[in-house]
Amino acid sequence: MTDGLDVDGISKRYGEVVALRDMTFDVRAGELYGFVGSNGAGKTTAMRVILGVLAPDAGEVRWAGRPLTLSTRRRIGYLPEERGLYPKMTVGSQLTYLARLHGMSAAAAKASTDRWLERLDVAGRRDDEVQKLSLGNQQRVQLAASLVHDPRVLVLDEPFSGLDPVAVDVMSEVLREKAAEGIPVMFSSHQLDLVERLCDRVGIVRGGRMVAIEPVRGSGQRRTSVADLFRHVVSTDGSDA
Ligand SMILES: Nc1ncnc2c1ncn2[C@@H]1O[C@H](COP(=O)(O)OP(=O)(O)OP(=O)(O)O)[C@@H](O)[C@H]1O
Repeated sequence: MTDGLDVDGISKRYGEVVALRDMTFDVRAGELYGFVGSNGAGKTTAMRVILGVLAPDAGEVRWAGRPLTLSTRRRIGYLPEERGLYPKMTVGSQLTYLARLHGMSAAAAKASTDRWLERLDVAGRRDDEVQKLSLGNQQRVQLAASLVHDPRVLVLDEPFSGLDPVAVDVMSEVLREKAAEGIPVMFSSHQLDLVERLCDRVGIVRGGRMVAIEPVRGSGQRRTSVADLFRHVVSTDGSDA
């Protein structure tokens, strides 16, 4: 059993740059949430705050109603924008290592590594150094790395970038399955057609603020596409442009 993620009034500055301004949204248990916005809108900063790799100047992130701690943060599966794999480590040992780091037993880490390598169709590269893989296959391994420890929350920064169409389909299926397990799943993307197809709700970020939160699929409440909504929201004049 798992629960939702609450991002409550987070603000963050980098010196003079205000990256997040009182941003509030929630990702419900079992929900697929699209996190979209122009370049520099604040998406990566918000995801880093959720992960705890950046401390907010104000605000709080809660999971299942409680502030995140070091130990609950280990339950998050995070795909960082800067893709943090060790280039000289082999694919298999890297994933097993990461799973162990998140508290899995040796046997469970090995089994989970096998499962995700198969699922993401990179099992044949298990004994290769990560740096020898194509960028798209490195991305598949990076996705496996965010999933290998059986996370209860998924926070993925542009998980679809660099994937070929087959990998996009596999990844879409994996995210749907994870949401169906009751996990809150949020991902950023500039591919609005994918957000439209996959997500239950979309949050649009502009100038560090959450400026629109709308249902996407099957709600019967929206007549406009995510792309039209995005264009409308980002082109609307605001004091923080
Ligand atoms: N380490 C940093 N030092 C200073 N400013 C930063 C730093 N990281 C981000 N910023 C600034 O904070 C703002 C938000 O950046 P962020 O990377 O969160 O945006 P984003 O929505 O993820 O963009 P993109 O879609 O291009 O990945 C931008 O103005 C950016 O220049």
